[in-house]
Amino acid sequence: MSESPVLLNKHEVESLLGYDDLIPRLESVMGKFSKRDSSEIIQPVRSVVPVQQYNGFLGVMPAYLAAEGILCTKMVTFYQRAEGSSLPSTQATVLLFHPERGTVTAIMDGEAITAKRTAAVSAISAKLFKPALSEVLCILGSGQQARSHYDVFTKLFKFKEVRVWSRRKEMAQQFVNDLQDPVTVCSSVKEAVMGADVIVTATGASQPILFGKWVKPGAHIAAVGACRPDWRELDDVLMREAVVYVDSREGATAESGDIILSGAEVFAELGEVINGSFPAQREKTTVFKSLGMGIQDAVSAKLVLEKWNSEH
Ligand SMILES: NC(=O)C1=CN([C@@H]2O[C@H](COP(=O)(O)OP(=O)(O)OC[C@H]3O[C@@H](n4cnc5c(N)ncnc54)[C@H](O)[C@@H]3O)[C@@H](O)[C@H]2O)C=CC1
Ligand SMILES: O=C(O)C1=NCCCC1
Repeated sequence: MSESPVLLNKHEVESLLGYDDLIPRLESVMGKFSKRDSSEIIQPVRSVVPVQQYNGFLGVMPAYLAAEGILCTKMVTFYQRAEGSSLPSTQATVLLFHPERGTVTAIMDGEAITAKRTAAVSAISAKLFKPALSEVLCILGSGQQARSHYDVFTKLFKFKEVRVWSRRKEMAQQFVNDLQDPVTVCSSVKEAVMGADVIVTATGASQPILFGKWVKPGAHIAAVGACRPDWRELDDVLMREAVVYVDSREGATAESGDIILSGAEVFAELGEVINGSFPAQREKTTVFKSLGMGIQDAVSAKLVLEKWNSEH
């Protein structure tokens, strides 16, 4: 009889998954992915089932990493919620399988994984693309991704000022109240982004909220929201003037409204820069368009299970 899978809830996953271990694994897997060696990594573009009636979708994100012995899938829902809803917009579960036997070895919460791995990948983009002198960080949005991005960006980099904007100012104020360090609450996107060196867009917007005319030349934008082909966070001017990097070319071409609708050219994948096959154009305005990938969930879940095993 096969063993029962390990079951891990959000709190357990959160405490087992640390950025110091996660970041190098993400760098390594993103680099490997960009080599497109199917004997190493198989990761189809996410399957998406729209649930239009309720403004949501279900995404299924499988991945197989042969050398690491990881077979994994995440199931994730994203629902555009009314402000202040008690339900999270992004909810997820991750399953790990024994690659040889096909047996499920672990079932774990995917909300913490999604929050941390997305922020960690954005931080990797910032490490490569942000201007050499980066003093001002601006975060647009005040939800789960905004918080994980705040945590890892302020852990890895030193900023003189951090600003936050949210659709409702009281949500931005609430975000700031939960933090130890001072953060400026801004009343408009324009006020928040003017002069910022690093901008994170982590909203549920489906129309552009960030306009190129406001962005300081040379700034780096980690664009995390707008993950449907007809959703936007960034305007055409910004998309066309910036050097655009993505996590996966296939994912970006299938899912990113900012890329598809602006007609912007993708310069390189993050993994291609990590591998040294494309340069990091730090001196230019750069956009990292993130859609999220199954391989990121897979290495995160494996790390969580390893930590759990080492403690039990
Ligand atoms: N790239 C990736 O790997 C991932 C991307 N996402 C995306 O990141 C975004 C944020 O996700 P969560 O933080 O989980 O959601 P959340 O619901 O916790 O936060 C969303 C934030 O966006 C704001 N917002 C919602 N609609 C807006 C609009 N029309 N205009 C301006 N602001 C608006 C809300 O006020 C809130 O501050 C979503 O678009 C989600 O799809 C989520 C997970 C992974
Ligand atoms: O990568 C993910 O996980 C997600 N990406 C886009 C929005 C839903 C979750």
